[in-house]
Amino acid sequence: MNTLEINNLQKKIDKDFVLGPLNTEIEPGSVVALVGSNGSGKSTLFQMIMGLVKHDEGSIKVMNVNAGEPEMKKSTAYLPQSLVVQGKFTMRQLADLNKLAFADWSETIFQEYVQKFGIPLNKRLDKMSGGIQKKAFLAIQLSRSSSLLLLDEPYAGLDFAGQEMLDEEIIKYMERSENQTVLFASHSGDEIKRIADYIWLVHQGRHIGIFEKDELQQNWRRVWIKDSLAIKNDTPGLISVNQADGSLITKNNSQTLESLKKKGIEVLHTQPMDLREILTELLKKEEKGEKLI
Ligand SMILES: Nc1ncnc2c1ncn2[C@@H]1O[C@H](COP(=O)(O)OP(=O)(O)OP(=O)(O)O)[C@@H](O)[C@H]1O
Repeated sequence: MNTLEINNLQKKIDKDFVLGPLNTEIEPGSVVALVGSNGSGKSTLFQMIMGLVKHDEGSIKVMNVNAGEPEMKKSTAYLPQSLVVQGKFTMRQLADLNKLAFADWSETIFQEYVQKFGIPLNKRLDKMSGGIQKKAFLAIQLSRSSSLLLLDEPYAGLDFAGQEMLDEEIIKYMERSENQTVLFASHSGDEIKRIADYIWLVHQGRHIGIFEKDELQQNWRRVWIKDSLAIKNDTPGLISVNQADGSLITKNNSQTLESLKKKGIEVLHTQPMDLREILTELLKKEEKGEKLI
């Protein structure tokens, strides 16, 4: 059974922006980074998964249960991007509310996080710094035994130590059982590189694809050639050619090199690409309307 299944999901946000159609299947045991430019609909998608925002068409299922249903909320923990809503509570009050709402609440785990993250229990959340607030809400979400953890830009605003802690906590969350899944929105190539298995790329509300991170890093290369004018558009794996510096970008290094060799085109040098560069190239392709998969 998939952890998350989204079929033909659509939501009209305003007259200029329709989110979707989005389709995806996320298997248990994966850490997936949701990546897309500002305003692509990532936060709205999280809210729709939680049933906080209604979708117009299609379906969202978490472990076969429809979005927003009580059973689904029990299995899913969610850290929103904006934390202001519950700001008037103290950490202790918010923890007590969660303790009442969720039978799987663990006070022992919660106390461990309070110590570890250094969160004051009796201070109002909206009086805490942004980073401490984020740690507080993370502590609340991690104190339950959910199977799906939705994190909307969890690293934003965390100091270096906090980022390292969050890496560790995501790894520990995944180790709780083989059915754990994390979906997190991010704009940082470094975080994605450190922690994600898959990258779910969206652009202006549209689904571009789900890519295996290691596969992208292994197969994408920048290649400098002696005669870049000889490169034909049908070269296998070719993404783009930069005539100015005589290089090309390929999404399938071995196929491209084999084809260049057959055609007698001399390769001067190849270089691995940074994940951020790869994702930027994928987005550029999408903007030009050129399909990649
Ligand atoms: N409360 C709201 N009312 C009206 N429109 C909204 C609301 N929240 C978001 N939108 C619109 O929905 C679209 C998607 O916004 P959303 O916040 O989901 O994108 P995002 O990918 O999370 O962006 P970012 O990376 O900047 O956080 C945008 O066009 C935004 O203007």
